[in-house]
Amino acid sequence: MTDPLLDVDGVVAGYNEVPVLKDVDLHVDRGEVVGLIGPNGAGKSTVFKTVMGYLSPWEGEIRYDGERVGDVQPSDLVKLGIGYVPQTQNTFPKMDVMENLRMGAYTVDGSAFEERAEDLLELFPRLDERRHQQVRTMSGGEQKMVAVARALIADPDLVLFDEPSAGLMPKYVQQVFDRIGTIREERNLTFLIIEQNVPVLLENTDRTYVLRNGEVVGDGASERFLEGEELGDLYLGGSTSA
Ligand SMILES: Nc1ncnc2c1ncn2[C@@H]1O[C@H](COP(=O)(O)OP(=O)(O)OP(=O)(O)O)[C@@H](O)[C@H]1O
Repeated sequence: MTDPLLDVDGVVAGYNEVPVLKDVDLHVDRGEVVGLIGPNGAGKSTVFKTVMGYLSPWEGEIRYDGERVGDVQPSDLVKLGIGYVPQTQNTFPKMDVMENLRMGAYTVDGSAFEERAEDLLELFPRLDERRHQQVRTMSGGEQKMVAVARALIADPDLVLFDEPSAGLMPKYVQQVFDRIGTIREERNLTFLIIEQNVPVLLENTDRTYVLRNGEVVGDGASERFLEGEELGDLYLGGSTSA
């Protein structure tokens, strides 16, 4: 059996001595698109911040591609192949599209940048047409694409995406997930996605973890959660695993 691409093993972490993640176990295999859901304040974004090295695990281990990365700096994790699309402040709004891509490409040398950017913009035709538009003047959906493209320019294998639907009109949410699907197929990328829009998440992921109060209380094929009352029970207090 091969190692998971990302393995979060018994992680305890938090802020200012207050534990938020109490014992988090989750893994993502190469090529999977995995969801992370749970009530507000469950600790979902904290999982991402811990994986990305903004917080250090107090206990437990995080392994990326078999290597322990619990104390690796965020910029070095980008070099190792992890891309991160935070929920907010994920673009430089006063800069144009190309400048945003350059900011995301600090691990890429100058000559490779041009080629990488051209290649990437083929995936995002709307950005391609707006290369020199200031990001703050773009639509919410276009801005979200800039944030994704900025993470992809460093050529990650794994992308942590915190709430694709945040701030987007519902009609654009499926478009963002469609784009994730295309990127996954064309680039063989692996995704871990936090999302409040649970039905859309379940329709667009292979597996899902449910986090409540800093612990994984359920996981399984996303399809399985689409019907029945299991999810409601998990949000409210139950616990299952498949
Ligand atoms: N920088 C911080 N300092 C102190 N506490 C924090 C900080 N960031 C988050 N928290 C606390 O950690 C807990 C988990 O927050 P987190 O943002 O990880 O939850 P979440 O599941 O992503 O929530 P939401 O769905 O509302 O975005 C919350 O109680 C929150 O108040």
